[in-house]
Amino acid sequence: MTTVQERQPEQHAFEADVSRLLHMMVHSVYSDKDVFLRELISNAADACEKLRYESISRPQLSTDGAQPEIRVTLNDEASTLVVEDNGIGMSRDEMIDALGTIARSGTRAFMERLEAAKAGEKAELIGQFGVGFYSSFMVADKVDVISRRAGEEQAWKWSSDGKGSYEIVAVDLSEAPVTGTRVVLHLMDDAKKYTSKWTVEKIIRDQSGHVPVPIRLAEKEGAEASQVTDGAALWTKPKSEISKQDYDDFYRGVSGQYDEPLTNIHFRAEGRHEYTALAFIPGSQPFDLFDADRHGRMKLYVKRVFITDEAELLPRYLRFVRGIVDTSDLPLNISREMIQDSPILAAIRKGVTSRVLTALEKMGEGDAETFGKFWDLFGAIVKEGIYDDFERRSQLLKLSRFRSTASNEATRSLADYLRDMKEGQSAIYYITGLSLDQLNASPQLEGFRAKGIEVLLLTDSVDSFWTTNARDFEGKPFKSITQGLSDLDDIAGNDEGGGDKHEASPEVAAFIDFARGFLGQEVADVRVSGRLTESAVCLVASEHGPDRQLEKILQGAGRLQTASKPVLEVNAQSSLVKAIAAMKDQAFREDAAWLLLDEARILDGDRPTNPRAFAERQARLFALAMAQNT
Ligand SMILES: Nc1ncnc2c1ncn2[C@@H]1O[C@H](COP(=O)(O)OP(=O)(O)OP(=O)(O)O)[C@@H](O)[C@H]1O
Repeated sequence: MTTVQERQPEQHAFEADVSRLLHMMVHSVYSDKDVFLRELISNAADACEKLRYESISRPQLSTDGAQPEIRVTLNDEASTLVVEDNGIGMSRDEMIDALGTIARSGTRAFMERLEAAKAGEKAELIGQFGVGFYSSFMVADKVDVISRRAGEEQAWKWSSDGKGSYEIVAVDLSEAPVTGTRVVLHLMDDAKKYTSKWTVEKIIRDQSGHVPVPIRLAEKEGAEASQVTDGAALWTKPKSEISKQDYDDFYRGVSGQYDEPLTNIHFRAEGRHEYTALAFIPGSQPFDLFDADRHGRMKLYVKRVFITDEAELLPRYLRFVRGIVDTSDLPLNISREMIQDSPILAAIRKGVTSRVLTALEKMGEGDAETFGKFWDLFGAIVKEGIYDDFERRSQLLKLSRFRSTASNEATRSLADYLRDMKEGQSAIYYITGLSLDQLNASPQLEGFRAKGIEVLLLTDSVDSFWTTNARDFEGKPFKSITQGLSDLDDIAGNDEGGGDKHEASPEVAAFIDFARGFLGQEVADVRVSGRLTESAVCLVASEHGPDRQLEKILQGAGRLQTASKPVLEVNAQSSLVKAIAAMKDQAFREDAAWLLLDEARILDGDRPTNPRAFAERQARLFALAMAQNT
């Protein structure tokens, strides 16, 4: 029973982010406002599935055993549209939590993108990703949510005009659903079309046709509701009876993303374990894809009852895959804790992972264009698996595509690379860095370019990691071209020129010894380079030191205090180096050696460690040059 006091409406302000989101939505010129309905229906269906799950352990929650149902009721006169479900419902606190804050992990990232987007792009973003319950305010100037949480003796009403605050008040049980939630939209004048049965029925069929709870529609209050969709689980139907449109619609419903999936993987496993999986590779990146704590989103069903979307049915590096697994091998009352340790689920995980990877492999072989799109969207995530998943490492390497000196697009597979290796070449060469432009300008590439030896250009942060533990591919080791000695001389390349290219003249050798003598604080060694053809100098990591790019990433993340010293390599054939080596003046030679080191740092994307000293040395050399010219 409610007391008089509880019947006093309480005012609450929306969390600042909600106000921002609402403001952006109401003011965006988004023409396709129909999306609000799919969001409300999706919430209603989730609520029904939650009740179905909770009542397995607490049967008393399911009042009179009513079948889950979503009912949409129109009212032309009152200009309202009502979406009602008999699902789990919300308590007062749950309402405050769910309808006053932003709970969805991707929404913040989404908002940032939305704020940065131009007007036209905004509309597209909203259409693609949906913005949940708050999208109601695109069509309604007032929204009431009346809800009774299953098992509770009190019902609550939440109301808002979407302008900064909302109100909560206790209501009589007679005014609320028996259990579940009724969302009443008071439609704006220009949204009256959502009271037309024909319009709303079409939107439901188009957008929510595969929601796993039946949807009924009543033309007006009190009128008999007719069934629009039957809530049958698409995945239980034979593949031959499912059209691409059905699959795409189902994907949209299950994922809450509104792009077109690149492909689906639908199969039934029989034998030791019985389950059906229907998985989709999305056609766009979810906003929180790179969030450290983003989990997989595959939904686990047991005998068509939704159990959880936190069962981690796929490894982390496939966390972009959306869909469901439905099994009859687990008990319905499996607790979420038991799910973690279930050997049956471990077997299912393995099975689904294999099928997804095999489907991707087939796509890579048979449909290069779609695979290219896939790789651009999710390649950086898949490569996390090369580092994490020892068992499937070679399979993942085979799947991977790379940019390289042979192609500016990410189209080269390692098989392509091996096929085009030069005679005498025994390693797969790569270089890691921040951008293609930076890598393409790397002096370390020069010798490889001159010989026509392909080098993989790796620009994702994850590349610096997997290359540390994936030793080889089909017996050929991975080798960084910025580490250790160059073995270019052993490889037959396109330029079969002079053999003594890496021999230093006595003067140059003496200059290198001189530089080594006082650059020792900064570098591990100064030596003749086997990899430069044009630039005078470059930096490389020592043979057993960590990769330089990895070091930079770890330092940037505060996980490494001291960096190891690099090796300064000098191009003994460079005319600049020869000229410097010929100079006798000690002060000049010293300045020149320091400047060469700083130049190598700059070419590597770094800064001189002492910019002031750098500027002074440069000024001295300029002065010298000018004095000689006057
Ligand atoms: N009909 C409903 N019954 C019960 N709870 C609901 C209902 N509608 C909304 N909620 C609650 O409000 C929350 C916010 O809903 P919203 O649509 O904004 O995001 P979401 O549903 O959590 O996200 P997503 O759309 O990605 O699943 C839901 O998570 C749920 O807890």
